[in-house]
Amino acid sequence: MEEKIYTQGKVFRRILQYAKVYKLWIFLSFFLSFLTVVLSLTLPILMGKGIDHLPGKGKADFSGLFRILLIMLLILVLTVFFQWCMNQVNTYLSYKLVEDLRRNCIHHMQKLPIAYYDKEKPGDLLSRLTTDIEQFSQGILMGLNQFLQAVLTVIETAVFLFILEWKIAVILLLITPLSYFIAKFIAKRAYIYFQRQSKERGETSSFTTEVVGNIKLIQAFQKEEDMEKLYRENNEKMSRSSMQANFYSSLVNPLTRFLNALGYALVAGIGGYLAILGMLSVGSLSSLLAYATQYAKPFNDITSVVTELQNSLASASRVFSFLDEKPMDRTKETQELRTEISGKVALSHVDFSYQKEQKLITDFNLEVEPGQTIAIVGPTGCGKTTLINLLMRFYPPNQGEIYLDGFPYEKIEEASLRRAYGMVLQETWLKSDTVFENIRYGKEDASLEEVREACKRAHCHHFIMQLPKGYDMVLSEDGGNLSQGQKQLLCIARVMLMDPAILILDEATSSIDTRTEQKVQSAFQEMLKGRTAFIVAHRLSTIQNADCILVMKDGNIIEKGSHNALLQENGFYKELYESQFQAS
Ligand SMILES: Nc1ncnc2c1ncn2[C@@H]1O[C@H](COP(=O)(O)OP(=O)(O)OP(=O)(O)O)[C@@H](O)[C@H]1O
Repeated sequence: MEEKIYTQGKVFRRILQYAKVYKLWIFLSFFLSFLTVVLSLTLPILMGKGIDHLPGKGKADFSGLFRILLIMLLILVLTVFFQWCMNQVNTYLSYKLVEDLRRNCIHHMQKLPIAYYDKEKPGDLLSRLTTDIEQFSQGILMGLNQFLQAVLTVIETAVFLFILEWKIAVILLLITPLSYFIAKFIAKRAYIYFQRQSKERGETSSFTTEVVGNIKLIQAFQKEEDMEKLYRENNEKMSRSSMQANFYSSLVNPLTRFLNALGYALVAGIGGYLAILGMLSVGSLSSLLAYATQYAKPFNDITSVVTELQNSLASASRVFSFLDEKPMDRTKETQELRTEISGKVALSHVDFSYQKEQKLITDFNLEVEPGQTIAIVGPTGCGKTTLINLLMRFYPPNQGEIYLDGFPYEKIEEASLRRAYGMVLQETWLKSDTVFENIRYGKEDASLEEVREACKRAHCHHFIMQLPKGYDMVLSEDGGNLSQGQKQLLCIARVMLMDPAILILDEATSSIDTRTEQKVQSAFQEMLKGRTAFIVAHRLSTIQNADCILVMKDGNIIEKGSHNALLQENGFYKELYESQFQAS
């Protein structure tokens, strides 16, 4: 995917947009943070006052000192309590923000055209939707818990310092811009590397997903070493970016620490000199020194969380880049198909290609009457699956129109359209759930009885009953614990239960043994009655009863008619048929 590059400012503004709905919670977080800081900042003043109650031997005012200690204890307890409340609020806020972001991502996934997934690497997408969002979540929590409090501490300490001794406050404040500019300069550089690191993490994840998915292929072709070498290269690239990012960001902390130590030394030197001159009490000097530490500490905190924050902004930028992918155009007004669908399908002057420069289907015309069985045959790569993709509206045609019961596809609500079709493909779709739930995927309110009935008609009831938990057996992802033939039978049962107006069968019976195939074929014949069906088949023996056979070549229909009529035509179909006949 073309990675959009966002600046930190832009990412931050996007996060604020998400946060808008939680205004009250943010205000509460600010308020609690403010309160915690103010309370903890009164402690140095009280400490100074306490010291001034002990001016020298025999002059101590113990009752005054005790009162101050009690107040300090109370303030300490309150500070801890408010801090706990603030942490709770911040955790809630960060969870809510991430929850919203995840929901938006999943929703957006459904709106993207299938063409987007053709060019996108699944592992990279996975990394955006899991690791990047997680990284973002950690950043938000740190930002609210530490960053915000650190900034408020700096501001409030500066105010307290001014009230206490403005001349010293000015000295300390003069150092602040220096710390700020150094941190900003370095952070900007580090952000570029953090972005690179997130991108490379996505690539590594994508590579890992591919390896896991193709482990048998890798072993069969003894590509283990090549794969490990590639993985090492990917990994090294990612480590390099991480190290570069951390090299820059880790410079910030020592530099600001140095500047803050300088500030502290100046306050101690000048404050000590003023105390010797009698212009400052010892208590005030100790308060000032405590504030100088207090003032410097948040800078160290800020710079140590900056790494995490930048990493989090870089991750958020990848998530936003995904969310900015253009969704399918759904602005056209569509309507639900309320009446029963008869199954009349027509394609009129349809042009389609996956890539602009590579023409595939051109000026395709077809009219299918309700209940007709249309077989689609042709050499590999001629566009049979593409035609099915167009019928299912997985891709919109570049030109021309497809009609269902006389309504142009563009005007039909997507869910209505998809409900009209039932598909059984060579590639089976099963989710990690029970057999029962997998079968009633297309009809969620179906009872166990209905499911069993469909399975009996699809000839899979018998083998399901032999599974360890029967209909309650949980399938692993994509039915990994079943044979290919069994998986296909389950998919057939699912479509039988759904009872759609139009069937799409793509090499549906290719992985089933001959005996089962005969049974399934008869069940299909039963199901085909009164239903429109498109059958993509390589074995011409299975489609001889079709009402019409479309012979495709290079994206076009070159011959069309019944099996006998096509044989008589003596054309490409006959050639195909004879070559298969001879081969068998
Ligand atoms: N998602 C895609 N992106 C780009 N090109 C594609 C895509 N899917 C298929 N193609 C190309 O479109 C052409 C038609 O492919 P299609 O899958 O429709 O052929 P087919 O007739 O179903 O082949 P087979 O019998 O081998 O399944 C092929 O040249 C293929 O490379």
